[in-house]
Amino acid sequence: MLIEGRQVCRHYDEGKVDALADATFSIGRGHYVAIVGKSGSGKTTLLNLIGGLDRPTSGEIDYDGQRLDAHSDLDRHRSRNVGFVFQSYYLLPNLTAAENIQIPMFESDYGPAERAERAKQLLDQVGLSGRENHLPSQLSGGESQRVAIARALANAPQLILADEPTGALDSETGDSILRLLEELNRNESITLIVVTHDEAVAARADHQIRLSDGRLVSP
Ligand SMILES: Nc1ncnc2c1ncn2[C@@H]1O[C@H](COP(=O)(O)OP(=O)(O)OP(=O)(O)O)[C@@H](O)[C@H]1O
Repeated sequence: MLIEGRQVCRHYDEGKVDALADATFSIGRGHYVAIVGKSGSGKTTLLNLIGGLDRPTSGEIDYDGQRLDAHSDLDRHRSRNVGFVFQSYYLLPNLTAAENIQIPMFESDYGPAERAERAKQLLDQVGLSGRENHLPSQLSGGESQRVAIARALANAPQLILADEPTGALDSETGDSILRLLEELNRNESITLIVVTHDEAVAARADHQIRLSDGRLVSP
Protein backbone atom coordinates (compact mmCIF):
# COMPACT_ATOMS: atom_id res chain seq x y z
CA MET A 1 0.00 0.00 0.00
CA LEU A 2 1.17 3.53 -0.72
CA ILE A 3 -0.88 5.16 2.06
CA GLU A 4 -2.18 3.54 5.24
CA GLY A 5 -4.18 5.31 7.91
CA ARG A 6 -4.96 3.75 11.27
CA GLN A 7 -7.54 5.28 13.61
CA VAL A 8 -6.72 8.73 12.34
CA CYS A 9 -8.37 11.55 14.28
CA ARG A 10 -8.26 15.30 13.76
CA HIS A 11 -9.96 17.43 16.38
CA TYR A 12 -10.26 21.20 16.40
CA ASP A 13 -11.03 23.63 19.18
CA GLU A 14 -9.65 21.44 21.96
CA GLY A 15 -11.73 18.45 20.95
CA LYS A 16 -15.03 20.29 20.47
CA VAL A 17 -15.00 19.60 16.70
CA ASP A 18 -14.31 16.05 15.48
CA ALA A 19 -13.39 16.87 11.88
CA LEU A 20 -12.16 13.28 11.45
CA ALA A 21 -12.62 10.38 13.88
CA ASP A 22 -11.06 6.90 13.84
CA ALA A 23 -10.42 6.76 10.11
CA THR A 24 -8.73 3.51 9.08
CA PHE A 25 -8.06 3.22 5.35
CA SER A 26 -5.52 2.18 2.76
CA ILE A 27 -4.75 3.44 -0.73
CA GLY A 28 -2.72 1.40 -3.19
CA ARG A 29 0.01 2.68 -5.47
CA GLY A 30 -1.45 3.89 -8.77
CA HIS A 31 -5.03 3.79 -7.50
CA TYR A 32 -7.71 6.34 -8.38
CA VAL A 33 -9.68 7.15 -5.25
CA ALA A 34 -12.51 9.59 -4.54
CA ILE A 35 -13.05 11.01 -1.05
CA VAL A 36 -16.75 11.78 -1.08
CA GLY A 37 -19.26 13.21 1.37
CA LYS A 38 -21.39 16.23 2.14
CA SER A 39 -20.04 19.66 3.02
CA GLY A 40 -18.35 19.58 6.42
CA SER A 41 -17.97 15.77 6.46
CA GLY A 42 -14.17 15.95 6.78
CA LYS A 43 -12.99 15.44 3.20
CA THR A 44 -10.51 18.32 3.07
CA THR A 45 -9.30 17.44 6.56
CA LEU A 46 -8.42 13.91 5.40
CA LEU A 47 -6.80 15.16 2.17
CA ASN A 48 -4.67 17.67 4.09
CA LEU A 49 -3.44 14.93 6.44
CA ILE A 50 -2.47 12.67 3.52
CA GLY A 51 -0.70 15.58 1.83
CA GLY A 52 1.21 16.62 4.92
CA LEU A 53 -0.48 20.02 5.11
CA ASP A 54 -1.68 19.04 8.58
CA ARG A 55 -0.93 16.43 11.24
CA PRO A 56 -3.39 14.08 12.95
CA THR A 57 -4.41 14.73 16.58
CA SER A 58 -4.05 10.97 17.10
CA GLY A 59 -3.66 7.83 15.02
CA GLU A 60 -1.10 7.06 12.36
CA ILE A 61 -0.64 7.74 8.66
CA ASP A 62 2.14 5.98 6.75
CA TYR A 63 3.21 7.09 3.29
CA ASP A 64 5.30 4.51 1.44
CA GLY A 65 6.23 2.96 4.79
CA GLN A 66 7.23 6.28 6.39
CA ARG A 67 5.21 7.68 9.28
CA LEU A 68 3.77 11.17 8.72
CA ASP A 69 3.90 12.45 12.27
CA ALA A 70 5.27 15.22 14.47
CA HIS A 71 8.85 14.04 13.80
CA SER A 72 8.68 13.67 10.04
CA ASP A 73 9.71 16.26 7.51
CA LEU A 74 6.36 17.20 6.01
CA ASP A 75 7.93 19.87 3.76
CA ARG A 76 9.96 17.15 2.13
CA HIS A 77 6.92 14.86 1.81
CA ARG A 78 4.94 17.65 0.13
CA SER A 79 7.64 18.79 -2.27
CA ARG A 80 8.92 15.32 -3.24
CA ASN A 81 5.83 13.18 -3.32
CA VAL A 82 2.71 15.26 -3.75
CA GLY A 83 1.17 17.51 -6.40
CA PHE A 84 -1.75 19.60 -5.15
CA VAL A 85 -4.68 20.83 -7.24
CA PHE A 86 -7.32 23.07 -5.64
CA GLN A 87 -10.76 24.30 -6.64
CA SER A 88 -9.56 27.91 -6.93
CA TYR A 89 -6.25 27.21 -8.78
CA TYR A 90 -4.10 29.48 -6.57
CA LEU A 91 -2.01 30.81 -9.45
CA LEU A 92 0.09 33.85 -8.57
CA PRO A 93 -1.47 36.70 -10.60
CA ASN A 94 1.74 38.58 -11.42
CA LEU A 95 3.59 35.53 -12.73
CA THR A 96 3.16 34.00 -16.19
CA ALA A 97 1.87 30.46 -16.70
CA ALA A 98 5.44 29.17 -17.14
CA GLU A 99 6.66 31.00 -14.01
CA ASN A 100 3.76 29.64 -11.93
CA ILE A 101 4.64 26.11 -13.06
CA GLN A 102 8.29 26.63 -12.09
CA ILE A 103 7.57 27.63 -8.47
CA PRO A 104 7.75 24.10 -6.98
CA MET A 105 10.91 23.39 -9.01
CA PHE A 106 12.85 25.81 -6.79
CA GLU A 107 12.57 23.11 -4.09
CA SER A 108 14.40 20.67 -6.40
CA ASP A 109 17.76 20.66 -8.14
CA TYR A 110 16.62 21.99 -11.53
CA GLY A 111 18.74 24.79 -13.04
CA PRO A 112 17.12 27.82 -14.75
CA ALA A 113 17.26 26.44 -18.31
CA GLU A 114 15.94 23.08 -17.18
CA ARG A 115 13.09 24.77 -15.27
CA ALA A 116 12.04 26.77 -18.34
CA GLU A 117 12.24 23.71 -20.62
CA ARG A 118 10.30 21.58 -18.15
CA ALA A 119 7.57 24.23 -17.77
CA LYS A 120 7.22 24.31 -21.57
CA GLN A 121 6.93 20.51 -21.75
CA LEU A 122 4.38 20.45 -18.93
CA LEU A 123 2.28 23.11 -20.69
CA ASP A 124 2.37 20.91 -23.82
CA GLN A 125 1.33 17.93 -21.72
CA VAL A 126 -1.75 19.69 -20.32
CA GLY A 127 -2.79 20.94 -23.77
CA LEU A 128 -1.61 24.56 -23.45
CA SER A 129 1.30 24.70 -25.88
CA GLY A 130 2.57 28.21 -26.51
CA ARG A 131 0.89 29.80 -23.46
CA GLU A 132 4.15 30.21 -21.50
CA ASN A 133 3.84 33.98 -21.28
CA HIS A 134 0.14 34.28 -20.53
CA LEU A 135 -0.80 35.77 -17.17
CA PRO A 136 -3.55 34.06 -15.14
CA SER A 137 -5.92 36.96 -16.01
CA GLN A 138 -5.51 35.99 -19.67
CA LEU A 139 -6.58 32.38 -19.08
CA SER A 140 -10.06 30.85 -18.77
CA GLY A 141 -11.00 28.84 -15.67
CA GLY A 142 -10.32 25.54 -17.43
CA GLU A 143 -6.97 26.80 -18.73
CA SER A 144 -6.05 28.08 -15.26
CA GLN A 145 -6.78 24.65 -13.81
CA ARG A 146 -4.60 23.07 -16.52
CA VAL A 147 -1.74 25.37 -15.50
CA ALA A 148 -2.35 24.38 -11.87
CA ILE A 149 -2.15 20.70 -12.89
CA ALA A 150 1.10 21.38 -14.77
CA ARG A 151 2.43 23.06 -11.59
CA ALA A 152 1.34 19.99 -9.57
CA LEU A 153 3.44 17.85 -11.95
CA ALA A 154 6.53 20.08 -11.65
CA ASN A 155 8.51 17.73 -9.41
CA ALA A 156 7.19 14.51 -10.96
CA PRO A 157 5.04 13.48 -7.95
CA GLN A 158 3.86 9.92 -7.25
CA LEU A 159 0.59 11.30 -5.90
CA ILE A 160 -1.87 13.99 -7.00
CA LEU A 161 -4.32 15.33 -4.42
CA ALA A 162 -7.14 17.28 -6.03
CA ASP A 163 -9.63 19.11 -3.76
CA GLU A 164 -12.86 19.75 -5.73
CA PRO A 165 -10.82 20.32 -8.92
CA THR A 166 -13.93 20.91 -11.03
CA GLY A 167 -15.85 22.89 -8.40
CA ALA A 168 -15.44 26.26 -10.14
CA LEU A 169 -15.95 24.98 -13.70
CA ASP A 170 -18.94 24.27 -15.95
CA SER A 171 -19.68 20.59 -16.46
CA GLU A 172 -18.03 20.27 -19.88
CA THR A 173 -14.81 21.99 -18.79
CA GLY A 174 -14.89 20.04 -15.51
CA ASP A 175 -15.17 16.81 -17.48
CA SER A 176 -12.08 17.70 -19.56
CA ILE A 177 -10.11 18.46 -16.36
CA LEU A 178 -11.11 15.09 -14.86
CA ARG A 179 -10.10 13.36 -18.09
CA LEU A 180 -6.68 15.03 -17.93
CA LEU A 181 -6.19 13.89 -14.30
CA GLU A 182 -7.42 10.38 -15.21
CA GLU A 183 -4.93 10.19 -18.10
CA LEU A 184 -2.10 11.03 -15.70
CA ASN A 185 -3.32 8.28 -13.39
CA ARG A 186 -3.65 5.72 -16.17
CA ASN A 187 -0.67 6.56 -18.37
CA GLU A 188 1.87 7.62 -15.76
CA SER A 189 0.65 5.51 -12.83
CA ILE A 190 0.31 8.59 -10.64
CA THR A 191 -1.90 7.79 -7.65
CA LEU A 192 -4.90 10.12 -7.87
CA ILE A 193 -7.11 11.19 -4.95
CA VAL A 194 -10.00 13.49 -5.75
CA VAL A 195 -12.14 15.15 -3.05
CA THR A 196 -15.70 15.78 -4.20
CA HIS A 197 -19.25 16.23 -2.91
CA ASP A 198 -20.51 15.22 -6.38
CA GLU A 199 -21.55 11.57 -6.62
CA ALA A 200 -21.11 11.58 -10.42
CA VAL A 201 -17.48 12.67 -10.03
CA ALA A 202 -16.92 10.11 -7.24
CA ALA A 203 -18.35 7.30 -9.38
CA ARG A 204 -15.57 7.80 -11.96
CA ALA A 205 -12.92 6.70 -9.45
CA ASP A 206 -12.02 3.03 -8.95
CA HIS A 207 -12.43 3.28 -5.17
CA GLN A 208 -14.46 5.54 -2.89
CA ILE A 209 -13.72 6.66 0.65
CA ARG A 210 -17.06 7.88 1.97
CA LEU A 211 -17.28 10.30 4.91
CA SER A 212 -20.21 11.39 7.03
CA ASP A 213 -19.75 13.67 10.05
CA GLY A 214 -16.04 12.93 10.17
CA ARG A 215 -16.47 9.15 10.08
CA LEU A 216 -15.81 6.64 7.32
CA VAL A 217 -18.93 4.88 6.16
CA SER A 218 -19.15 1.72 4.07
CA PRO A 219 -20.31 2.31 0.50
N1 LIG B 1 -9.29 25.04 11.21
C1 LIG B 1 -10.46 24.61 11.69
N2 LIG B 1 -10.89 24.96 12.91
C2 LIG B 1 -12.07 24.49 13.42
N3 LIG B 1 -12.88 23.66 12.75
C3 LIG B 1 -12.50 23.27 11.52
C4 LIG B 1 -11.29 23.72 10.92
N4 LIG B 1 -11.18 23.16 9.67
C5 LIG B 1 -12.30 22.41 9.51
N5 LIG B 1 -13.08 22.47 10.61
C6 LIG B 1 -14.37 21.74 10.79
O1 LIG B 1 -14.13 20.38 10.56
C7 LIG B 1 -15.23 19.79 9.85
C8 LIG B 1 -14.74 19.15 8.57
O2 LIG B 1 -14.28 20.18 7.66
P1 LIG B 1 -13.72 19.85 6.21
O3 LIG B 1 -13.30 21.14 5.59
O4 LIG B 1 -12.74 18.75 6.29
O5 LIG B 1 -15.03 19.31 5.48
P2 LIG B 1 -15.31 19.07 3.93
O6 LIG B 1 -16.05 17.78 3.83
O7 LIG B 1 -14.06 19.21 3.15
O8 LIG B 1 -16.30 20.26 3.61
P3 LIG B 1 -16.50 21.14 2.24
O9 LIG B 1 -17.00 20.17 1.21
O10 LIG B 1 -17.54 22.16 2.64
O11 LIG B 1 -15.19 21.75 1.91
C9 LIG B 1 -16.25 20.91 9.66
O12 LIG B 1 -17.18 20.82 10.70
C10 LIG B 1 -15.41 22.16 9.78
O13 LIG B 1 -16.20 23.24 10.25
